[in-house]
Amino acid sequence: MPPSVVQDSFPSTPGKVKVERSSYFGRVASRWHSTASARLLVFSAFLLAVTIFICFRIAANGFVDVYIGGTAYSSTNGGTIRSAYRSDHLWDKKVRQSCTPKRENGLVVLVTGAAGFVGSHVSLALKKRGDGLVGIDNFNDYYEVSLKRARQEMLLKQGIFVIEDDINDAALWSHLFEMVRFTHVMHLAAQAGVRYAMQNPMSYVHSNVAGLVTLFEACKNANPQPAVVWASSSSVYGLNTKVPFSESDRTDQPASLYAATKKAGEEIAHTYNHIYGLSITGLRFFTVYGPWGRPDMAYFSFTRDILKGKPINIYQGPHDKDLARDFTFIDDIVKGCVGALDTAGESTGSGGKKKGPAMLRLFNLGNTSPVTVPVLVELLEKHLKVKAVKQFIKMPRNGDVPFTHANVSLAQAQLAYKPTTNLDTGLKKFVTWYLKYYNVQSTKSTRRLL
Ligand SMILES: O=C(O)[C@H]1O[C@H](OP(=O)(O)OP(=O)(O)OC[C@H]2O[C@@H](n3ccc(=O)[nH]c3=O)[C@H](O)[C@@H]2O)[C@H](O)[C@@H](O)[C@H]1O
Repeated sequence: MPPSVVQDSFPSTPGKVKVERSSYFGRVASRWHSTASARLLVFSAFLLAVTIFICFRIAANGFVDVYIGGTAYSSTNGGTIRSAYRSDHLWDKKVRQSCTPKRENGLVVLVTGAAGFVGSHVSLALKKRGDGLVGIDNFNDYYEVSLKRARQEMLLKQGIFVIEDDINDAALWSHLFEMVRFTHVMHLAAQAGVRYAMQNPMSYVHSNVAGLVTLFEACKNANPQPAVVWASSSSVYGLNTKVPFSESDRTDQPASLYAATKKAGEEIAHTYNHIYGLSITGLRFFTVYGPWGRPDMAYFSFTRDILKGKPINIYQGPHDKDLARDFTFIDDIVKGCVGALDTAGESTGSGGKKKGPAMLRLFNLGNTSPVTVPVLVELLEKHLKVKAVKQFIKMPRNGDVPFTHANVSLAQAQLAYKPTTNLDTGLKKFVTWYLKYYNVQSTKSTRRLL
């Protein structure tokens, strides 16, 4: 045995076994103690370093993210969010593959709300022309989740990966922006629906205000900063009576909380453009409809109820005046979105610092020809070949506006936007999709003919 081991294992003086034994245990105890102290010291130093790092990140960015077992946790100044996504080698690979453009100088786009109505259509259009993109969607149950999953499936078949997470997850953003150099963000995730704001007001604040700020924070911190195109709404015109609605008209009289949060988004966009040099384009969508649409919207829920033989409520304004909307077909909206991405100037900042003035734009994307709700119902009856059971009722005080009508000359001039689908043609396409998707048999026994 080497001397050191002998010395350490046995008492040095025979006959003093007890004393020596106690001294042996004393030495072991003292060594254990000093090892524990050293460990404690190292651990304390580690904790101190982590705390300093977290404080630094919160002070700098307003958020911090921590990874535990592949799952990220975002600590924002307003609370902690458990990331729904789990980053691992396979996940990172799917993101990178999905984001790789298939054409020269193709865009690299992050599409929020990708499993949504407009998001899924825009994603397919970008993929089709060879851009790289990855989607994100929280798959909430505001309307049937199975429809969102079906859209996700459709995107996956085209090689588009949709991350399942909430736009308030700052940890996801920082991870994604470190992984991929996004040229653009197409922000379509939102709490939609005008009347639902009466039931669940905080969901509008969560998605349309807090979520937007979380996203802008990530974009302004990114290096390079992407250009952002995002969905505002025709509802910002609120009680405006000047027709058609132009971008320069007043938008300070929102009639619903939904409209107010979209208007807030436009002001927040101004701030991030002004301070950080983010290039931002807001698109005011006018009642978008079409295949793969939103079941909460009137044209969709009317279709479902007409086919079931259930009565539909047709709202009317003061003096029994019909309500009207500038219904806009999804394919026209997609062209407007892609036009906005293609013409967006680059952001000028980097790493949270502005380097010069950046582009800030707002466009109406409408159809320019409003149609009343009773005419919408007539067209549905025609394409469904079923008579509706109509109940005309006074418009409830729930945030609705009497009419919308877009002036799109600005979008026409700058985005080459030109709507080409009238409501009749668009509804025909919607009905064809609806009957197929829900497997509605077009036989006399299942559909009452007019
Ligand atoms: O452009 C927008 O910014 C918004 O467009 C859409 O809102 P709206 O124009 O209100 O569409 P939608 O609900 O289909 O009601 C259509 C018409 O049917 C009437 N309507 C509605 C329901 C009903 O039961 N009866 C009825 O008459 C109703 O009074 C209205 O006149 C989006 O949902 C919204 O997310 C936002 O994007």
